[in-house]
Amino acid sequence: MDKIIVRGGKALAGNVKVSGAKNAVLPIIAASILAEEGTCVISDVPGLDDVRTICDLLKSMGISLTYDHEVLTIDASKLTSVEASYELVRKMRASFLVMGPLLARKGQARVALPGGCAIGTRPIDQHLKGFEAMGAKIEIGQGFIEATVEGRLKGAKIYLDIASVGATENIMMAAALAEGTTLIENAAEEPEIVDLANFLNRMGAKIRGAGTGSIRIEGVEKMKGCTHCVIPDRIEAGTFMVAAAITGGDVFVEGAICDHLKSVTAKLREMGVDIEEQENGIRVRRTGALKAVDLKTLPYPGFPTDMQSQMMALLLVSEGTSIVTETVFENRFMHVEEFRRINANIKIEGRSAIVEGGSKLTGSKVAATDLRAGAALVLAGLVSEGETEVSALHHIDRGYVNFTEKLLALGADVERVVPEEKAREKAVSETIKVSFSPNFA
Ligand SMILES: CC(=O)N[C@H]1[C@@H](OP(=O)(O)OP(=O)(O)OC[C@H]2O[C@@H](n3ccc(=O)[nH]c3=O)[C@H](O)[C@@H]2O)O[C@H](CO)[C@@H](O)[C@@H]1O
Ligand SMILES: C=C(OP(=O)(O)O)C(=O)O
Repeated sequence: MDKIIVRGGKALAGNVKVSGAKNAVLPIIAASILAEEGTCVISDVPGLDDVRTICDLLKSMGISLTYDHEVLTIDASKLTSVEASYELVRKMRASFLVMGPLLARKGQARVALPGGCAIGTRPIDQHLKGFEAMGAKIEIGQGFIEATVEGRLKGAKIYLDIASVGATENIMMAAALAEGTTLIENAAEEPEIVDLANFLNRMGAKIRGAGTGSIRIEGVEKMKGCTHCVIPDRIEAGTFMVAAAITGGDVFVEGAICDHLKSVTAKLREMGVDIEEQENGIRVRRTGALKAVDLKTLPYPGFPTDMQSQMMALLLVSEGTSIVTETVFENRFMHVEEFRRINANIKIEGRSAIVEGGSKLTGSKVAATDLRAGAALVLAGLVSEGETEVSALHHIDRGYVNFTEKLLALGADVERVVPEEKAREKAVSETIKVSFSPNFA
């Protein structure tokens, strides 16, 4: 098993470039299923495990894909299957995002039940409610969800009980090819939804209002390929902003979009971190002590749940007591147990964690419990005494491109230890990071 070993004590300095956003590119790749003709050429596609998984899924449906230097080319004209297997959906919940496009284009879809995961039960009732409102029949059995519709889906008014990111995306993709107009109310407003809507509009869809709570989609009869560049990953950017702050460093996070990171920037400033917003990125510096702050995760534009564990790492080295409240997922404090292994003083009370700052963190063996928790443990390791050894790196590889290399370039004392056998395999297929085709093998 791979491990990341971090030796604390180095202040990070320099420039780090943010990769394309995982949470934007996954729905965009799913949306390419809607193109009956032409190819989709998508650039700034991060070479992440999750990207490989969704590409494998599309390939299993007869779609052809090539990936070269972060450009993904997809030809979905020959779509031969409408099934998403358990093996691939189990690896990554976002696989469920193929249901809307398949249903809209083929009138049927059969997708394995995504099930729960470490951060919560994560139901999909809002996705299904949207499809049903558009005329689909849903059946659940033998571990699969099967959706069918006679003819085309019909536009509908859909009020989401929860402003779900995935449900907004799935319904928006389905509605793009439906007959008539769909209105999604209480829609999620995340920047990734705007990026997906821009991509769909380039394919010929007619979507207005993405980025607000009310999205209007006028269905079209046909969609085609297009070119698109994925937005920078605001969570990866936020993670490096915390890396600068926690180590008392000075880092320019290149490509970070200030507008997407307002809630993170505001909290860091409240803690005493110096943030300079520039046109092509954000400079983060910290010289003085950090102040404790309270924070609550909320749907965008509130504080992102995907930054909660990284901020908790930062609060561990602040002065005073902070209260972190998680309102988006019901079980996203798994990292607390791991933080305790490095001497963190955190108490959980219901949906809040009481974080006592100022304990001396001491390196230990810890395991990533989800991808952000993995990153947060590495961040804590940057300021822990001695060596922190982080395992279960498959979580980190889902969502961070070259995480260790990027930290190393900023001066961190960090290394990824790969078992000998795997190192040999890696040497043979060294091109994997820039060019793999068609199944990223
Ligand atoms: C691939 C991707 O983009 N993942 C992001 C997406 O996940 P995802 O799209 O799964 O998150 P949602 O916004 O759907 O989930 C938010 C909350 O709504 C609940 N819910 C959701 C759908 C539904 O039908 N019923 C229901 O009850 C979930 O259990 C959760 O408690 O948004 C999350 C919230 O910002 C992020 O943490 C994830 O990184
Ligand atoms: C929870 C996350 O992703 P996913 O929804 O893909 O599990 C995340 O990116 O932090």
